[in-house]
Amino acid sequence: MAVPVRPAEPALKVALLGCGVVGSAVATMLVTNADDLAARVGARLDLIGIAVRRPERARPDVPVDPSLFTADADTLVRSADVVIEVIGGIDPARGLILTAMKHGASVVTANKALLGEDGPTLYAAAADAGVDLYYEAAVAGAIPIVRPMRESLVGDDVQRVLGIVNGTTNFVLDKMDSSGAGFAETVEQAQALGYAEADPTADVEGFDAAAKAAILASLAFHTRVSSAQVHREGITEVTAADVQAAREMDAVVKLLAICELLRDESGVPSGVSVRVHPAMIKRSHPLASVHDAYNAVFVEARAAGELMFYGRGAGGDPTSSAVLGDVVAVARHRLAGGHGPVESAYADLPVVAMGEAMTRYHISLAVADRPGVLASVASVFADHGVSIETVRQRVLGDGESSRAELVVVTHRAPDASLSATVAALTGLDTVDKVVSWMRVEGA
Ligand SMILES: NC(=O)C1=CN([C@@H]2O[C@H](COP(=O)(O)OP(=O)(O)OC[C@H]3O[C@@H](n4cnc5c(N)ncnc54)[C@H](O)[C@@H]3O)[C@@H](O)[C@H]2O)C=CC1
Ligand SMILES: N[C@@H](CC=O)C(=O)O
Ligand code: NA
Repeated sequence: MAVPVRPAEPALKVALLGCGVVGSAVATMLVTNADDLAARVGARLDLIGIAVRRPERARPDVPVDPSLFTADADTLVRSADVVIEVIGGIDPARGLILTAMKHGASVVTANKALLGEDGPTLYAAAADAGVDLYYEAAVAGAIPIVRPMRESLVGDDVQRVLGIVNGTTNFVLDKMDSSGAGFAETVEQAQALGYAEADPTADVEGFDAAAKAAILASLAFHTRVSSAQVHREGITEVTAADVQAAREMDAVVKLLAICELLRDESGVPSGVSVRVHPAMIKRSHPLASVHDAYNAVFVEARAAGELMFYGRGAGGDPTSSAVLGDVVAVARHRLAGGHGPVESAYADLPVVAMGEAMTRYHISLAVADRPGVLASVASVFADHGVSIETVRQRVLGDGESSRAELVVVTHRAPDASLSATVAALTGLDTVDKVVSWMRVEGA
């Protein structure tokens, strides 16, 4: 397709910070797609510099003039119209973004760790400077979810967001389910494929998903939620036995990010619950069919009903798609004047403790197989106000050993009651061991 070339058009100066997995894909798209981007923006996007740690290093895969590489990020951001931050981490990324905004640049970032920790500071700086802060790549990579939450759904009332928002952990859990692969080996594969964070602990311990959950909850409920306020459990404790237990329930184990609006008896919003943890989800649920490093986000809104967003949540090319979409958007605003949405935190709802979240548990117990055991176990649930949905008993061994496995799935109850139930079962005479417990999500 012939691209209309209009050499007399103005140009915008673009600075790129970082040239790793995402930065190198962004630089490549900026250069190889330059004419189309110019036509879409109405101005050329001139890449004026790429800040890296070692500018002298050869980068044959990045088709840019090597003289663009610089170690002086601070000077670079002062002369740009648009700054793309894909360094990651808190500092120096935060300082560079603030300097860029102070000098009049709009900022596009993929940095969920920084937004989750200190988003309000960045929003305030953008508002003070009258520039844009865009971050589509920060949640679920290529999937358009930040813009739908910030703009398309902003006239509706979001009730709940349920998502698989970390590609690395989905990749690992999916391989554990499909091929019984080991944990360490699959994490290494995810790193090699460019899905994992620089330190994969951020992925496997749920920090990355918690930052994304904080961003999603803030947008969904017009309330500031920081990563530190998100209840977080990673996947390092998920065992092959948990995966097998899920399989026996015709379910899979997924690391879920769950953001829920809580209401009082009159239906008035009273708080938000934001959490990240592994959960069993039935194979019939659409999230169960999210394989490999794919992500998916379910949004339940009052008027819209259920929406599902699905696609690639990690990797250089998919992430660069989201970054470039933001670059075009902020570049258009600069040409037309004005800017995109600012922070919306007017609802200012409290973030409730995990104990107040309504959850369901799958609990597997090793018990003695004799009269009265089931009654004693059931009484522990009753004492904690937890209602049982199903109980399954399997005699272990040849039936001579008098041992059995008891699998209990509960109805929803406050998470504090459920965790207290597990603790009480652990101390019960008739229970040899609480073999495993995991939350259950979805219908
Ligand atoms: N890799 C992925 O799939 C995705 C990554 N992201 C986010 O994108 C950002 C970048 O991620 P990756 O490209 O994967 O990381 P990376 O580790 O591959 O690249 C980071 C780059 O920044 C450079 N850098 C670090 N400190 C610097 C400094 N002080 N000055 C100049 N350059 C510096 C590093 O040398 C490296 O080239 C992070 O915020 C990450 O969370 C977001 C979505 C997906
Ligand atoms: N490490 C992240 C990358 C995208 O945010 C992931 O695995 O999803
Ligand atoms: Na996205």
